Amino acid sequence: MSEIIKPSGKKALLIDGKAASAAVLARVAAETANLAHKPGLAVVLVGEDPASQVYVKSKGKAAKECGFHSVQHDLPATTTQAQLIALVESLNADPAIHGILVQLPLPKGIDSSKVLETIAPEKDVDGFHPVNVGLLSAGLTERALVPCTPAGAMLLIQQAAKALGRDISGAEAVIVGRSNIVGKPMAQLLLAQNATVTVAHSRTKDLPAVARRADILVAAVGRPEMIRGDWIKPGALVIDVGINRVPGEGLNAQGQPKTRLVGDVALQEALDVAGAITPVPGGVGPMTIALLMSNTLQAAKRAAL
Ligand SMILES: NC(=O)C1=CN([C@@H]2O[C@H](COP(=O)(O)OP(=O)(O)OC[C@H]3O[C@@H](n4cnc5c(N)ncnc54)[C@H](OP(=O)(O)O)[C@@H]3O)[C@@H](O)[C@H]2O)C=CC1
Ligand SMILES: Nc1nc(=O)c2c([nH]1)NC[C@@H]1CN(c3ccc(C(=O)N[C@@H](CCC(=O)O)C(=O)O)cc3)C=[N+]21
Repeated sequence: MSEIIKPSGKKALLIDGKAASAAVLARVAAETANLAHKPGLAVVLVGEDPASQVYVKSKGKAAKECGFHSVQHDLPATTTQAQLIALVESLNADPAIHGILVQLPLPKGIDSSKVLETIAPEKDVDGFHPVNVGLLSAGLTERALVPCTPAGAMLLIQQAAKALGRDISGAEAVIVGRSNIVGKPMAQLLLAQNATVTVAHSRTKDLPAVARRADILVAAVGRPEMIRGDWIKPGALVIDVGINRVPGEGLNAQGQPKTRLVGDVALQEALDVAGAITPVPGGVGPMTIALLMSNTLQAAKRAAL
């Protein structure tokens, strides 16, 4: 699997999330071709957030490439919580659908935890339902559906550790961010691999010093390039989950100022210090999509048992 680890021209190696995700998608497509019934994925998008529209489109495209039955429900921003819950209940009852994803964030006025708790746990391919959260924290991962972003990040950590000849077991792992969708499940996955895990957040004292302890540093904050080169232990494995759109240079075809994507880590500085790092774009983002397909396949296989 070391073909996903590439030189950067600087000290650190680059971890190629696009190549790693292509390998996951190829495996999912090959397994799907041997199934009697196609896995079915339903993606629900409420409102017109442009970033959400981009992600939902790439999810639909990946589902088709895997040979899935793929449906998308686009609802107006004025949709009520009761209407959204009714749609989720109809998808729960639909035997052609094995995975349900309700794109976040939801419009104001809709309680997302109420909606997520309506999804049947065995169809919850995001892994956000309390049943799946509980199974993961109890270490019962063979029965859980694990959230796609941390699961994808964990695969990159395992492949990079192997390529670098490092053990995850006993390593110091620091996760910056404690959200339910990234930081907390990432901590559970690293703990399950016997890392010594620290979860840092906005109240953490002397964050640079805490980060510098990490053999494995995971950034999931949502603050562009907050983590600087001198926060990184020399040789560390750095996983940048952040996706931040910032002003770029020049104007686009519509005459609007261009934007570009950056992570939570200052990549150019980190490349002089880290042992290996995931870039943004092209790191964890593509893995999220691939693991969504992998979770949907898993849900479909369990439904067929
Ligand atoms: N690649 C992918 O597929 C995905 C990428 N993302 C990206 O990952 C990033 C994090 O997402 P998400 O977890 O949903 O974000 P949240 O906003 O839910 O959580 C952010 C976390 O960062 C902490 N934090 C905020 N500011 C600081 C600070 N100055 N110092 C230390 N900690 C801080 C917060 O602490 P506190 O709890 O104390 O407020 C919180 O725990 C975002 O950039 C998002 O776009 C998210 C999902 C998927
Ligand atoms: N229910 C739900 N589940 C999610 O998993 C979920 C969600 N809601 N809401 C939003 C976040 C964010 N997210 C990303 C997925 C792919 C990329 C991705 O493919 N990024 C590309 C770049 C894409 C671009 O150019 O914009 C990359 O990093 O290379 C990023 C972010 C999933 N999320």
